[in-house]
Amino acid sequence: MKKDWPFPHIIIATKNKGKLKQFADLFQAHLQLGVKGLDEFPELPEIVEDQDTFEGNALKKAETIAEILQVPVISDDSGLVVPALHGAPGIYSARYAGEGATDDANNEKLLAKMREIPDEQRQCFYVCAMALAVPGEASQVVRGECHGRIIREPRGHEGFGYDPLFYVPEEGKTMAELSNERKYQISHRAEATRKLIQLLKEEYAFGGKEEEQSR
Ligand SMILES: O=P(O)(O)OP(=O)(O)OP(=O)(O)OC[C@H]1O[C@@H](n2cnc3c(O)ncnc32)[C@H](O)[C@@H]1O
Ligand SMILES: [Mg+2]
Repeated sequence: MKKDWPFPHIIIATKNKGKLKQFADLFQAHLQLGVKGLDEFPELPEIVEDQDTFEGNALKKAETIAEILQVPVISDDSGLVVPALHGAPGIYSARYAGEGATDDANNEKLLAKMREIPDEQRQCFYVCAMALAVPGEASQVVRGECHGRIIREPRGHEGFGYDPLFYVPEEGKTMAELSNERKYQISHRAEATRKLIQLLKEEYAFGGKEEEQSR
């Protein structure tokens, strides 16, 4: 028996409009559920991402906001992992070249660190940990990954972050050479979002078609 879902909205713990739009489309299509971004809650405190895993940071963000607002919250934490660099930049991906670093500065640092690393050891993957916190219930977290290789010079202008250096062998392109639509089908964030929607559908009865099927 599925649990009732008494909330009209779910909050996505991001101020990034691109991320919010992707979530809004998917949640509307699969669950008939509206989403709100953090822009609508300017009074919330800044939440420091100080945990030592992607999952820990995602859970901290979701749980802190759900506790304050008493509504369900989804948050994600993501980054790039390079095994040949012992997992760097990892949870420090956004600030690899220092606090407030630009994407270009982060990419330059990554290339410099990998200059001596031979082609066959340049594997990498993006991680997205996505957490769901519902007031009064145990939190849950899922993980999506997307695997590729770090090339030696940037290619392409789409996307953001490490995309110009992230080569996807199956596509024959870097992430920054893929359209946003294609990136969104194969990305770590897409995989995590699909898993989270699956989990929500299994546990809760939402409005519309979902509700009829579960009663
Ligand atoms: O936490 P919010 O406010 O959502 O925004 P953020 O900039 O911290 O964003 P993330 O935690 O999702 O990502 C951390 C860093 O990891 C890198 N990254 C994550 N996902 C990426 C992607 O899809 N393409 C390229 N780089 C990505 C990029 O350098 C990001 O700054
Ligand atoms: Mg982050």
